[in-house]
Amino acid sequence: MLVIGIAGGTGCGKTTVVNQIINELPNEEVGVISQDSYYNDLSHLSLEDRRKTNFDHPSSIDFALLEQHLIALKNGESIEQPVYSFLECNRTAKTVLTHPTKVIIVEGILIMTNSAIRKMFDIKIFVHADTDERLIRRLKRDVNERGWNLDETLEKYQAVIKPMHEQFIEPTKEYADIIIPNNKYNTVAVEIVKSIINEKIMQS
Ligand SMILES: Nc1ncnc2c1ncn2[C@@H]1O[C@H](COP(=O)(O)OP(=O)(O)O)[C@@H](O)[C@H]1O
Ligand SMILES: Nc1ccn([C@@H]2O[C@H](COP(=O)(O)O)[C@@H](O)[C@H]2O)c(=O)n1
Repeated sequence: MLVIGIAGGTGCGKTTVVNQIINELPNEEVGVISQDSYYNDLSHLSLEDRRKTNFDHPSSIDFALLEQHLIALKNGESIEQPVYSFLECNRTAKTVLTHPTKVIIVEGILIMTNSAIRKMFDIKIFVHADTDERLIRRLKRDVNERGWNLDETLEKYQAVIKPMHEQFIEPTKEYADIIIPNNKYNTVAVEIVKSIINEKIMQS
């Protein structure tokens, strides 16, 4: 199994890059694991308190469960991947049965901050977009899709997202084997990653 980690700051385009990579590849050969699925279970908190959580700090992630699931997949076992709700700021009661595939892509802002998880990646990719570009994308998404208003998003950006990015996420760029510039759609980089994956699929 080839395990590819894709990190990068919020709004840099990780999900978009993953979708471009897996588009046209056979479903049964490539699986995707999102870090979002592994936010800690916060069922013991009210929605109001959950919305105050720092979701950009490594301690917000259940890395133990993510590691356990990646080990299981590598051992050829299926896993029940939790399903996250951004509106509820919590895991839902649902899970998605995820089968082992020849290639697994793990994506998320914090996935390279954890050394045990990092070691499981055969290829580490960091998607880069400039800070202003990411902020614009993030504002649009939080307001249109994730239940935050403009002021809340801007306050959160200054108080939490930006400092956490500088302290924890940007430094993980140094672990990357490949850095994808993504201020503009980068079809060349996507094609390169696709060809690496195709080679792996053909080999095994
Ligand atoms: N290269 C790009 N140019 C313009 N917009 C982009 C680009 N990549 C992604 N986007 C848009 O930016 C937003 C955030 O992208 P997404 O892939 O969800 O980022 P991430 O998963 O890193 O948070 C989405 O609305 C997406 O369509
Ligand atoms: N309930 C939540 C949980 C996380 N976030 C934000 O998501 C960002 C990471 O996801 P990307 O798709 O942007 O990589 C992270 O910056 C968290 O602040 C949230 O808004 N609500």
